[in-house]
Formats: sequence, C-alpha cells, structure tokens
Amino acid sequence: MTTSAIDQGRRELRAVRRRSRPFLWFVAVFSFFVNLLMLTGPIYMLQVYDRVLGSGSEATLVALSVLVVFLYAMMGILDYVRGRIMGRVAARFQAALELRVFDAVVRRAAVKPDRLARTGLADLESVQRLMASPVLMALFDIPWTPIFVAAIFLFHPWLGLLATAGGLVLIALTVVNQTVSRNPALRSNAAIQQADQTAEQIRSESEMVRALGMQTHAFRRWMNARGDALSGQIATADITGSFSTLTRTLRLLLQSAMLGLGAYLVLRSELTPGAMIAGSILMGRALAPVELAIGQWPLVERARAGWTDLACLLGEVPPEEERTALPKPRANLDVQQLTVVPPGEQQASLRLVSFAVQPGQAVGVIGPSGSGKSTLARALTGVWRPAGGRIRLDGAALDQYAPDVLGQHIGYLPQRVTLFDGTVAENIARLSPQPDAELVVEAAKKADAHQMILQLPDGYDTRVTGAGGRLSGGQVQRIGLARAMYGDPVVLVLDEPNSNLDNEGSEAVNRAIRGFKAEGKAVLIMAHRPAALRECDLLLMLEGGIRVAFGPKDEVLRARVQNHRQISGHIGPAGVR
Ligand SMILES: Nc1ncnc2c1ncn2[C@@H]1O[C@H](COP(=O)(O)OP(=O)(O)OP(=O)(O)O)[C@@H](O)[C@H]1O
Repeated sequence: MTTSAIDQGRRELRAVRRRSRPFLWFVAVFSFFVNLLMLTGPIYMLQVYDRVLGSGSEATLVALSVLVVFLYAMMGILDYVRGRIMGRVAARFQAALELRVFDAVVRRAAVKPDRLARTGLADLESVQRLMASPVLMALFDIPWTPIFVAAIFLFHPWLGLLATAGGLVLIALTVVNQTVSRNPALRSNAAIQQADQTAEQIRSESEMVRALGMQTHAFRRWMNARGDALSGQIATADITGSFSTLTRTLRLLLQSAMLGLGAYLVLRSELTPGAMIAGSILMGRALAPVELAIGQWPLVERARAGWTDLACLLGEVPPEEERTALPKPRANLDVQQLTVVPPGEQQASLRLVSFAVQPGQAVGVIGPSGSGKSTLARALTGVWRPAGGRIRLDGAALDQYAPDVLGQHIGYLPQRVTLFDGTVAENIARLSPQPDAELVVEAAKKADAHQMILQLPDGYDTRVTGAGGRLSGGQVQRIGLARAMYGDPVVLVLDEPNSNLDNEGSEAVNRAIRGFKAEGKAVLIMAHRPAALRECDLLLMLEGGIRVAFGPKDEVLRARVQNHRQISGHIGPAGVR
C-alpha cells in the first residue's frame, strides 16, 4: 500500500464529504442557537434565586417559568432538527459513495480478495453511523465548552479554575481511553470479521460440510473464532465501560464540588446563591459533550479505522476511466508475449505466451493441472491484467474497451459456474433488469440449451438460487454457456466447458461451438478432456506457464505423441534395445 494511494483515497472521501458542507453550516448555525439556549437553565436559576426569592414576586416567577418553557421548547426543536439534518448528511454521504465503494470491492475481490475487499461496505457504514450519531454533534458543541467555562469564571475565578481542572482531567481521560482501547478494539473487530467469514463459509458449503462429516470440526473452528471475538469485545467493553463510569463519577463529584465551593463562597459573601446553582449547571453543560465522546468512543474508533480502510480501498482501486467507444470488433485475437502474475503473487503463472486466433477458428488450450490455462482465460476476459505483453482484440488492447463492453464482446464460461438468485432467463441475460426474451432464447438456442431449459418446471422462468438450487451440475454448466453467448459476443472463452456434462451435453456444447465458428467468431477452449477439443482447429499447449506448442490440432497432437514415444523410448525397454 503506497502512501500516495491512501492520500488519493482520502482526497476522494473528503471531496464527497465537502459536498455536505452547506448542510453542515446549517447544523453549525442550529448548534449555535441550541448552545445559546442552553444558557436558559443557568439564567433561570440566577433569576429565581437572586430575584424572585429576594423580591417574593410570584408574577415574576410565573413569567420567567413561561419564558423558560418556551425557550426549552425552541431548544428541543432546534436540537431535533439538527439531528435530522445530520442523519441526512450521513445518508447522503453513504449514498454518494455506495456504488463507488461496491464497484471498488467487486473489482478488488476479482483480483485480490483480501480484507479490504471484504469489509469495504461495512467500513462505509461505520463512517455513516458515526456521522448520524450524537457523538458527531458533540463536535459542534465542544467549541462552547470554553465559553461556558468563561461564564463560570465571570461568576468567580475559583469556580472557573475548578471547572477548568475538571475539564482537563476529563480530556486527559479521553486521550488515555483512546490510547488504551484502540488496540483491543481493532483486535476485536478483526476477530468478529474472521468469525463471520468462517460462519459464512460453513453456511455456503453446508452440503459438503455435512456430507464429509466435518460439522464438529467446522463448528469448533467457528467457536474458536467467536471466542476470540467475544473476549475481544469484553476487553474493549471493560476498558470503555470503566472509563465511562470513571467519567460519570468524576462529573457527579465535580458538580457537587462546584456546589460545595459555591456554598463556601456564598458563606463568604463572594457569590450569590443563584450564581452557585447556575455555575454548577453551566459546568454540566460544558462537560456534557466530552462525556458523550468518551461514552461512544468505540463508534469513533470503528469509523476512524473504516475511514482509513476506505481510503486505502478507493486509492488502490481508482474509478474506471471513460473510454472512447470502439466499433464492434471482429474475432481477431492477438496475444503477444503475454506474462501474467496472479494477484498477490511474485511468480508469473504465464510467461511470454504468444498466439493468434482468426475469425471462425476454435483453439484448444491444453496442458497439465496448474499449467496456466485458467490464468490465460482470466487474462483474455480482462479480469487479470497482463504484467507484460499485450492482448489485442481486433487491434485494440483489451483495456481500451470499458469492462462492461468487453464482457459483451468476449463471452466467458468459468471453470466453476455459479448462478445468481433469480430466474433462468435473468441469469442468461446477465442479470439485466428487463431481460430481452428474444435474445435470451437465441442465446439458449445457440448454446443448445433451449430444449433442456423448456423441460424445467417453469421453463425460462424457473427460479434458481446462487448454489444452482434444483439444477444439476450439467444443467448449470449449460445455462452458464447460454449466459456466455448472450448479447452476441465475438469471442468465447470456455474454461473446462464439459467438466460436468454427459455425452449428450458434450455433443450440445460441440454443436454450439460449431455454430459459433460458422458465424465467423472465435472460441478458446481450456480443456483436459479430448471430447471438448473435437471442434478445435488449433491447439495451444502450455506447461508450467510456457507455450510448448501451438499450431494445427493434428500437428500438435502428432508432435506430442512422437515426443511421448521418444521419451518412453529412451527410458523404456525400446531404448535398451
Ligand atoms: N488466484 C490465484 N492466486 C494465486 N495463484 C494462482 C491463482 N490462480 C492460479 N494460480 C496459480 O497459477 C498457476 C496456474 O494456475 P491455473 O489455474 O491457471 O492452472 P490450470 O492450467 O487452469 O489448472 P487446472 O487444469 O487444474 O484448472 C498455478 O500455479 C496456481 O497456483
């Protein structure tokens, strides 16, 4: 993580926050009046004790009381309104960033599914929660603390000094609280996230967990994570709770001390009884925001950590740049000296691989496990960026196409197909809110999945879940193929397209590939099984991320067989002859 990336992220966050400035000015003005009206209580006390009790005038008492009710009502309304404004400022902040953060989370997760990618949305929410909380309002009230203290000084310097000393002790407590509770709070948050992640994994793989009898061990793993989370939470709550209690006690003590000192000064005739009570109330008002900040410190800590993580995420995943729209490409794919390093890895899993595909051709990509076939598929679909070399589609490098546009030109069937909660039609239409029925059926027909889909209980309107639901592995794969073919792509990248298919399914995929080639489009098929290579004209053979052969299918296969014979000839009985 570079500091310039974090700075960039911070700048982006601040720019969004700045948009709420006019509203914050409103809150500041409202806060001014709310705090001014806070003086109602002390002034009322001054008047009652020093004027009403002295003069014995009931009429003055009634008039003063009516005025106080009115002023308190005003204060209540203003306080309520500023709370509502802050709630909306927080919601606006979240709404302005939600899509951007989600986009960054998705893009980050595709290449580096780390903590930042997992917590991005929760981080945004923690900032929003702080903005909407009373603790942020305390920020607008804290500037009044010195004013209230100054007013106490006006009553009597000793009272002022006591209030100042009390305030300083409270602030010192806040700082110590912040320092002591930061690490346990961070640790507890990390443990909570870990526990949630473990729970989610066990839940989503529940079938496998039960089938393999892993439940006890899986639950123990989760319980351990929960245990860490709970002890972290208890440690944090203990620290914050003790500081909260200490602060509350100190404040009560201070209030009594103010009254005691005030009474002493009254006895010495240096203060009126009204000023004694008013001073005590004023000190309460002055210290209230500080106490609030201490009580809600975990919220502040979480938001602060969330802000930093958001800045890292947004800095590392900048917004997509606008790209000039290019005409629909032809199926000319040119891969030059392609080197790909998986995200977070040091070692390349594809090195200096070059090949070209023309319209109407199908290329089989073969090689042992871990040779780089799926890596090539991810690079061809633009998910992983090349560390070196270029992939050009009809002359333009892949990053010259906007990602969504590239997704329309290059259809992709990943090795592990997952569907989204929704109907079969919505899944084929790539979650389009209004799937075009004609295009959906056309894609399904091209993928030779139309008849299979019609036999489902509700045909294209059959509801499926993320895990496939009622569909078999083969059916999911064929719907995945239809989804890859939706929207008329010019290149298809199929990663192990028939790993779940029976003979009939494999035949259907081969027919689909044939039809696709006949339309002058190109297909790349990453495969282990020979049945998947039947429609291939060319073969690209990878080993350890390096191209070891590329050319017409028969030639490559013949060379491979010869090579195999030679090797077994050297080491086998024939070599001994
Ligand atoms: N997300 C990833 N992060 C780090 N390394 C990865 C990642 N995906 C793949 N690799 C590494 O890249 C290399 C090539 O993997 P790849 O999945 O491309 O092989 P493959 O030929 O598709 O294998 P298979 O036939 O088993 O699917 C492997 O060494 C693998 O460990």
